[in-house]
Order: sequence, then structure tokens, then C-alpha cells
Amino acid sequence: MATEEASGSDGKGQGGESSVTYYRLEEVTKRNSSKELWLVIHGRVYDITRFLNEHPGGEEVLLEQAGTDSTESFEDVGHSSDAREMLKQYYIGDVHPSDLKPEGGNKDPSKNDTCKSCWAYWIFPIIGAILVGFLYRYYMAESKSS
Ligand code: HEM
Repeated sequence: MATEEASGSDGKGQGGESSVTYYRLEEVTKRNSSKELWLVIHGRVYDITRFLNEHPGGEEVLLEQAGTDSTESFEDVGHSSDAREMLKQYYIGDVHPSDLKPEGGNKDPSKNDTCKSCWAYWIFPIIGAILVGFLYRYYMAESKSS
């Protein structure tokens, strides 16, 4: 497991662009006040302490979400692409892989589903075409004999 794990409380603002810093959810949960406010959105950790006063939706909503995975709340509001762009400047790292929830997209099951639907997409039209072929021949034979 090649993970660069952050454990110090002064790790904010670090995390070079080349290497990802991983944070345990436990660490994120501790940053739940206006003095230090971290959020998780789509498995990424954001230090939005300095954004608190600037948030167009107000401080309160952010304080309510402080230290949590606020992916759902963030998406529910239907934030604009500008808001999504803004996220980048507050990004400090990723949630540690062992703390990641299988959020809506379990890799293996979704792959299996795709494969299942793959053959289904092909097999039904092929069976349909064969049936139509047989029916056509049957009617042709019938019309010739009568
Ligand atoms: C760090 C992450 C966030 C950023 C960068 C951000 C940014 C923004 C921006 C730019 C807007 C103005 C409207 C837009 O452009 O979409 C906005 C509005 C809003 N945001 Fe956030 N936001 C963040 C997190 C959250 C969270 C976690 C909540 C939780 C509920 C929230 C709730 C709202 C609400 C209620 C509005 C007002 C929407 C409206 O008036 O239509 N935001 N936010």
C-alpha cells in the first residue's frame, strides 16, 4: 500500500501536486469548528476555513457539515460549475482508501452489471432477427402452397 498518510495537525496546505496526501476520516472529524473547518466531498478533503465567511450560501450550512462527508448536501444544493472550480483551491488531500465508503458506485458490481447488459444488448436482437427470418420463410412457404 503506497499511501502517504498525514497524521500531523499542521498538515494543511501541504500535499504537493505530485503526491497525494491521505487523511483518515477520524482526522477530518476533528476539524469541525470555525477555527479549522474541513469537509469531504466525493472522497476528497477540503480545508475551507478561510472560505467560511465567503460562502454565498452562508456560514451556517458549512458549520453544520464541518468535519463530515458533505457530498450529498453539496450535490443536493446543485452547486454551479464555478462552485466546483472553487473547490480546487481548498483541496488538501484524499480520504484514506480504507475509510472510503462504497459510494453509489461499487466498482465490481457495476462492472458486472455492465457486462451482463452487454450480452443482453446483443442476444435479444439476434434472437429476434432469427425468429423474423423463420416467420418470413414460413409465410412464404404457406403462400406458395396455397
Ligand atoms: C467547500 C465547498 C463549497 C463551495 C466551494 C461552495 C460554493 C458555493 C457557491 C459558489 C455558491 C453560489 C451558487 C453557486 O455558484 O452554485 C454556493 C451556494 C450555496 N451553497 Fe455552497 N459551497 C460549498 C459547500 C456547501 C455545502 C457543504 C453546503 C451544504 C448544504 C452548501 C450550501 C449552499 C447553499 C444552501 C447555497 C445557496 C444556494 C442558493 O442560494 O441557491 N455549500 N456555494
